Amino acid sequence: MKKGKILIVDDNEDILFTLKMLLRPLAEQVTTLDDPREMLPLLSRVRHDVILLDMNFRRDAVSGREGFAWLEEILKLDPQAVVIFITAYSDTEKAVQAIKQGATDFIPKPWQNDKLLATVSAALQLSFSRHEVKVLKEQKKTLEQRAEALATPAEPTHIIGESAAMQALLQTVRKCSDTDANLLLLGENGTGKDLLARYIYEQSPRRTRPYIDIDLGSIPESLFESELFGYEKGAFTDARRPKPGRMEAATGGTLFLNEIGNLSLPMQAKLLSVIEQRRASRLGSTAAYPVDVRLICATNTDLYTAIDRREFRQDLLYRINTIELRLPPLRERGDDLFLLADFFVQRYARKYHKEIKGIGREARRQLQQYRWPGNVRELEHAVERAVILTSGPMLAARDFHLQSRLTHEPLDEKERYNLERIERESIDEVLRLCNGNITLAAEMLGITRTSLYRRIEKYKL
Ligand SMILES: Nc1ncnc2c1ncn2[C@@H]1O[C@H](COP(=O)(O)OP(=O)(O)OP(=O)(O)O)[C@@H](O)[C@H]1O
Repeated sequence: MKKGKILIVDDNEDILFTLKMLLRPLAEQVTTLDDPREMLPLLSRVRHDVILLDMNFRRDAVSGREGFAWLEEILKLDPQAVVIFITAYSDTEKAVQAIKQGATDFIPKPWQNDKLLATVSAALQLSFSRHEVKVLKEQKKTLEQRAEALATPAEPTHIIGESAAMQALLQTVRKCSDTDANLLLLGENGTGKDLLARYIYEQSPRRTRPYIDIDLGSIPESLFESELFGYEKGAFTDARRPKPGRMEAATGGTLFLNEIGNLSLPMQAKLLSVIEQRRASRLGSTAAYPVDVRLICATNTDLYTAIDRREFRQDLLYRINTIELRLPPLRERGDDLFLLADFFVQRYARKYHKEIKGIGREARRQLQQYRWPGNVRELEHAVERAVILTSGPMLAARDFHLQSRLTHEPLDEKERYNLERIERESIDEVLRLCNGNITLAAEMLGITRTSLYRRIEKYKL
């Protein structure tokens, strides 16, 4: 049976000692206090599953008033608290009043051991299920927030990729789609690791359970632990209320840890032990919750080099990389570049209410020439910008502003001194500087407007 944390508050040391011994079999931890004033500071730091509270503290006090006042304070702190009253002056009236005020049960002194154990055991069960409901509610809230953040009802993830490299990758994905194997996605920035993780989740048997992601590259290292594992109230100064971590929120589902290479060594050790023991605990709590998640991790760093440099644990790598999937950079995907570009043109033409037929020939040539260090994300942004800037039905080369980026790339000798290239780039640059004003541009280039028009036509600018 699951054990819990029990707190006993009574001014009689003998009672504290006897109860502590008696309740040991039910408890993960029994704490005793003979002064009720110490109770609230303790409870605000550590959650207890059941609190046994004396009703009268001052000698000869029989009204129970003190006990009721403390009960009120406890419930103010945690409305879900499970409190059992202990009193030597048992009478039905007080029992009823105590329950009405929010106590869970009532133990008369002297007690019968078996009855006391049964009462505390039932109280523990109640506490566990209240806590579980609370966690589920928080989990639901996290999921609702995610759904809201996504704004539109989630459409199935679509991965564009007809190239041999992408088809090989998707074939491996299909092979492991029925499994729970931990996956490691490798690839440069913007190659679609995030998208692939979601796609794999949608194909997996866990698709009806939560999908929770966490980008370890965008949250400060000091917050990793609390984000991942959650915390109890009072675990640190700002922890005013308990919060489940993403690991807990992902129970039964899939957890996507992006930029796993950013995890500090102490956090790597913690993650490793959670994966091995399949249990985790919130900060400020010793109670562990079971971990049932499918892990998908991603990184754009070379973890093997990080292992050599002792920056990444090899044992953790072997736990997370049951299957490694490598996303090829965009420059190795051949004509996928155009499939993706056309897809983004449609998406952004719709978004910005523009009638755009497609991408012009020279623009296509430049898109193909460029190396796309930022991969699909860079292409998407370039297309979005072009859709916004263009004034015609076809996206032209100058709408993409690729010339200046292309010139920053090393060119071979032949290309570097090619007059046509230099002319095309100069015209493109000047047109941009003059915001497309032909008269001004012609003046700057030292040619007539007619010659400029001819060259614009020639270079499909
Ligand atoms: N094959 C693809 N088909 C359609 N869209 C794609 C594809 N690959 C990437 N994208 C789009 O490109 C953008 C960048 O992809 P994503 O965020 O998944 O890359 P990433 O590898 O996770 O990047 P980072 O390394 O920066 O985390 C997203 O908008 C994504 O939808």
